[in-house]
Amino acid sequence: MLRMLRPAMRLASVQAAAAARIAPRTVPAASSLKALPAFTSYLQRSAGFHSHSSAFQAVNQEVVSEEEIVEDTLPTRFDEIASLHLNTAKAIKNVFKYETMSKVQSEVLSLLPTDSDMFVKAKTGTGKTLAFLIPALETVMAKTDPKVLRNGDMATVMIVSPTRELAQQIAEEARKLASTHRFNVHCLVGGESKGQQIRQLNNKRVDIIVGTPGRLNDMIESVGEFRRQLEGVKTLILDEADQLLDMGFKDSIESIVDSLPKDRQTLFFSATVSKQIKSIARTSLKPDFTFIDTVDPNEANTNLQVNQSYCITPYEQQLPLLARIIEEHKAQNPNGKVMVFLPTTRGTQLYASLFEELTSYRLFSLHSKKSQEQRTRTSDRFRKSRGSIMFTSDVSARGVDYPDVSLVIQVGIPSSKEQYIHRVGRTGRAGKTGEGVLMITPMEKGFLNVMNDLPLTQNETAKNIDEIMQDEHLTSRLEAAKQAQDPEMIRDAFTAYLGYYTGRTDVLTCPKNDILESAKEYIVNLGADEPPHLSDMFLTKLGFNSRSRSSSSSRSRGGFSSGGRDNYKGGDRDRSSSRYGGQRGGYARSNSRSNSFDRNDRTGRRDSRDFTDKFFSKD
Ligand SMILES: Nc1ncnc2c1ncn2[C@@H]1O[C@H](COP(=O)(O)OP(=O)(O)OP(=O)(O)O)[C@@H](O)[C@H]1O
Repeated sequence: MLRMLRPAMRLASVQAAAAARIAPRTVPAASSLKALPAFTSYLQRSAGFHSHSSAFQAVNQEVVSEEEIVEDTLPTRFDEIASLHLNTAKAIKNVFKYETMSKVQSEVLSLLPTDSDMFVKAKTGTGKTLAFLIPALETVMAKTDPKVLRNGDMATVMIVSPTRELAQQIAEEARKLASTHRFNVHCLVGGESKGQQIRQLNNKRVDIIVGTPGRLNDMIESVGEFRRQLEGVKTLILDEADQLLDMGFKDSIESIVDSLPKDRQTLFFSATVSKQIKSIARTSLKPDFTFIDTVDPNEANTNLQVNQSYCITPYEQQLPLLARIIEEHKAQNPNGKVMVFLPTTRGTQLYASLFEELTSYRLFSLHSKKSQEQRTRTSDRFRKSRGSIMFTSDVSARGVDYPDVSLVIQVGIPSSKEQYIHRVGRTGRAGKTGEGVLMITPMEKGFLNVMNDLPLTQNETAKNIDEIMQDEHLTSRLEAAKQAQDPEMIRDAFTAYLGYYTGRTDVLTCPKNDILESAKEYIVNLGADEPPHLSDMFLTKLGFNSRSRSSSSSRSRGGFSSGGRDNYKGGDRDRSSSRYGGQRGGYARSNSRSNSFDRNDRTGRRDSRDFTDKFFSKD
């Protein structure tokens, strides 16, 4: 039903909608954006951030359908949400200093006051955190006994996050928003002293709990007082709901849900929606939940202001190309940060170590082999730094908000298309521009089949690969960097590589023994004199049959060295990686299913009854 609209708002929205319609759908180079105000406004809108000035910049008047008007006449300013609690409004204005809302924020907050359950899908970096924190606090203020609020000895909000980094980041945002209410936020994540967390729960106010599933469950099972505190929870939020399930937290989530009062509001937030999440939503959300999808079904699930490209090169060319891409980007964006994602922890360590030798830029590396203290410190330093580079595994793939990341490079195929989307979402946040590059080898090109609805073009720098390979300054520095690497680290990266890629045969269209060949090329081009020895038992464990082995060893460069070691322990994907283990085989299929879900649904909010069938359709 069409909302009552003030005439000025209606005109602005018609103009804004017109701007969106006349704008081209391809992304121009960042440098040309300044010259195109209407286009820039379109990009900001596509990124999910409203811009008042942009809405009025567009002059083309067009007849816009009622449906478009409804979407565009949602409130755009926080002060239009009349029901907001005074303290919440104060925090937004004075602490965050925000005036306008992002698209997902206006979609969600325009429903206030409400305590209904919601499933919200919005692109990465579009302000989902505040979009769930604000309604949660509003529900708490409306539904909690004032005496309980005064005493502060019962938790009222529980937020579950897949990774420690994200939990800490959400806790920071929650502290800012709750500061005017004088509520306290506890962040319960693994890797930190449980005893200290319990002491703080006993000694300080308890209002908002943010945590990772493992530590939350541990506390629920072992701390009776914590179980009592949870009896006050009014709102449960699952952030990055998709990833929580991808990481195998289904059982943990179910037991967290069981320990909370039945009479509560539940909010699911995610940038992607998989089949698994639909199934858990069915059991955890009330049947009349509200579904909000802010992603236009005709639009890619990545931010349009991020220029995305791919390159397919053999390993011999990949490292020089990576160095050149970073170099060229840094020349144009000296203060922009670069994030380089690798599929395995060992690979992350090796690439970071190589680039330590190669560049003078400030370098960071982040992966699960670091202690929690080191991870937090690295994460903080990278956040505050300027113009630095981070080599990282998927611990940084989702939800983490590092300001000013201008380039995201993914070396090797990610664990899924969803993971690609989340990784590339570390740039182009809050409506800013950014660049994403996917670097793969011929063995991996089958992955592009599942990416064909994303706007990837061929990488421009890669077109100069012959010239890059002739760059003696670059290649000699690279050789020196390779020589400086610890042979054991290289061997570890090799076995991790095999563990990762043998689990990805669903998406690799090449014969399996190409993986073995490719692993050897990989390692030789990262500095190994020759590929490590692999025993028959080890190869059998990875599923290489004797025929493929003999053909691959006859083709191997220099053969296997003796005296090597098999240290494969099932790959070293970080826990945060998705679809590892039992689910790996289902990648391509489950992806295409979620695509069809994306395509079939219309953008915008709907009452769940209208589309529950489609949402939960058995596909
Ligand atoms: N209304 C707003 N105005 C300006 N900036 C905002 C607003 N809301 C959020 N931001 C900023 O936008 C950035 C992205 O926000 P946030 O991390 O909540 O996005 P997200 O959608 O949760 O991203 P992801 O999917 O990666 O988790 C943050 O730096 C945040 O501070």
